[in-house]
Amino acid sequence: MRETDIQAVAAGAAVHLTGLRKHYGDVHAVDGVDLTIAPGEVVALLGPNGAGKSTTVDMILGLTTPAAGDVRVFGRRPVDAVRAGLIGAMLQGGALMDDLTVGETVGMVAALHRRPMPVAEALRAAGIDELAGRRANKLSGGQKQRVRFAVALVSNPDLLILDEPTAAMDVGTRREFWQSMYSFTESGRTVVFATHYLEEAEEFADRVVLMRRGRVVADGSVAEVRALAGGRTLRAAVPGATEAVVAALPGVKEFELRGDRVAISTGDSDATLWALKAAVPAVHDVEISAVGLEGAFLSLTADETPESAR
Ligand SMILES: Nc1ncnc2c1ncn2[C@@H]1O[C@H](COP(=O)(O)OP(=O)(O)OP(=O)(O)O)[C@@H](O)[C@H]1O
Repeated sequence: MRETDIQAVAAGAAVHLTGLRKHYGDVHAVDGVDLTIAPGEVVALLGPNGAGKSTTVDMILGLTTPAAGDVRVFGRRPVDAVRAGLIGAMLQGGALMDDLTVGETVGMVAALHRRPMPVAEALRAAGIDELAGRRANKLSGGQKQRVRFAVALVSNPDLLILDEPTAAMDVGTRREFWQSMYSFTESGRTVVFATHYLEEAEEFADRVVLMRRGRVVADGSVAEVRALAGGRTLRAAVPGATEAVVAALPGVKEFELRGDRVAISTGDSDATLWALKAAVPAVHDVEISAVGLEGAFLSLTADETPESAR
């Protein structure tokens, strides 16, 4: 794409990635990602370990240079977008200075920006106003994460990028964190977060981008991604059925036969069921369920390498 074309397409987008690639030796960390995120979208980047989420995030932030392709953030190159204060980021294990208090840390970052939000407001939004006087080396892992969140917020960015933001948080803190996030997105700002937690994507994202081995394997609303994984799981007691009988049924994608019980992942549960009834007349105890996001995740990201088995 020509430079002028890229600018035209990217101008209206919060994030615009075209043909993005990055490799480390033989590892194709990001292997041809095209992605356009509109202003105001809350997007979850989901994928197993090593899928390329962090590398993608790093390229959006200008921390890593792509081997090929292009990144635009609000029509600008990442470095310009960062300079203009358009991006706030919360990265995995970002360093905090032990000798500074929480208030000083957030205040220092605020001073670097042209239109920061008041420090007290950032602390409040991150749920750590009572920790303002505490030094970073006296904080728990989850509290440190919230300080990083306040640091990301205080620049008052239009785009917030979060790499596994709730990794060190307990369930209660996680909930509070997402409540703060809600208030942030209500003002129409864009959020991109990488996560392993399917329930977070399900609950908080408008859109799920599922990555595997450096590529986008699904992109849509939670419902759309679920549907992509193809439908339903059929469980039943099937006395006398053999693997060959089950494998020959219509619609079957995968199945597991253990003793008399079978679990079948099917793209057409009606066809599978009627054929099963004909092939195994003694079939009983039938249960059909929709694939959850977890099922979709597993089926869309499954591959032969153990690395993806998390
Ligand atoms: N600096 C680096 N040097 C060498 N290989 C790297 C480097 N950074 C990432 N990789 C490799 O690139 C691939 C993608 O890694 P990345 O961290 O982007 O994945 P991820 O989806 O964020 O994984 P996780 O969920 O574990 O954080 C992995 O195979 C990883 O080992």
